[in-house]
Amino acid sequence: MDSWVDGQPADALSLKDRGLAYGDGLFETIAVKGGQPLLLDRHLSRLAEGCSRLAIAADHELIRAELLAYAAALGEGVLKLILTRGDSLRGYAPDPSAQARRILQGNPPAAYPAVHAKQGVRLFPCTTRLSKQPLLAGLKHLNRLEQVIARSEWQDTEHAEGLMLDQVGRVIEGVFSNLFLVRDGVLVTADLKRCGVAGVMRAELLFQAESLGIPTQIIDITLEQLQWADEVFVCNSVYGVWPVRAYAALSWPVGPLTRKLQTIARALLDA
Ligand SMILES: C=C(O[C@@H]1C=C(C(=O)O)C=C[C@H]1N)C(=O)O
Ligand SMILES: Cc1ncc(COP(=O)(O)O)c(C=O)c1O
Repeated sequence: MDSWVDGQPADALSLKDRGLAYGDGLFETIAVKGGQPLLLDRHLSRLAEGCSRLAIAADHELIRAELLAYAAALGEGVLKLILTRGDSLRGYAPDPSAQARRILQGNPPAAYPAVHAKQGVRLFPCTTRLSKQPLLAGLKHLNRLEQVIARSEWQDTEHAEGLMLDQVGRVIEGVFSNLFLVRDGVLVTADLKRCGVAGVMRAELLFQAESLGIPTQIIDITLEQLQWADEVFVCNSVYGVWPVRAYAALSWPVGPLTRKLQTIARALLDA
């Protein structure tokens, strides 16, 4: 399906675009089923927070309308919305009056082996560390070189995802996923106040767990806490939930809470 730029079919982009020049923008990767973008409100909420924190001017109702129209035309697959601060004037100085440029791309459904969800995955022990930047923490901004470098650390098919730590060795998230562990019935995920992407599926699973009366914690996670976890899984808004079976010399069974939340995620993504 053709890409759209500012609501019109296009196959070219301004060479002055700040997203290209400086990564000055945000993006959302949204599953589409039956012509409907899934978990749309959570995606748009994260995008709006990013625009607010980066002071990018955008018409959010227009973005919603264009997203719905594009998803209806795409029907099935993965929709990517890239929002940039438009053209650059000169250097880094942003133009506070510039209206965001909207780029919509349609991709086929992500073709992940079914075995990842069924049997679980091994995480590659990435040596690339996430840097501390509270001003950007949580946002799905366009500066993804840390993930690009981390993903280049492995080429084998044995590892479906990687695990990224921060500069002091805290467990943060996957390369394209968030991470949860379960210990004594408590669902735990990393505090992302310093780095990491606050995933839409992460937010939804925390909400669903709390709705089920399952205690949750958002805390700093050490490798020792990961080691002694009863269950570990990773998640994102495209594949849902993958149980984690191994990371370096550590290993875990697929646990009951992982399966419960995986079923919930699958239902949300099979809408
Ligand atoms: C990197 C992108 O998006 C991330 C990757 C996935 C995926 O590969 O399943 C899904 C959502 C995002 N975490 C992208 O290029 O869209
Ligand atoms: C670095 C990173 N962390 C986490 C996630 C999971 O985010 P979401 O659940 O919104 O797909 C993604 C996917 O966009 C990501 O790229």
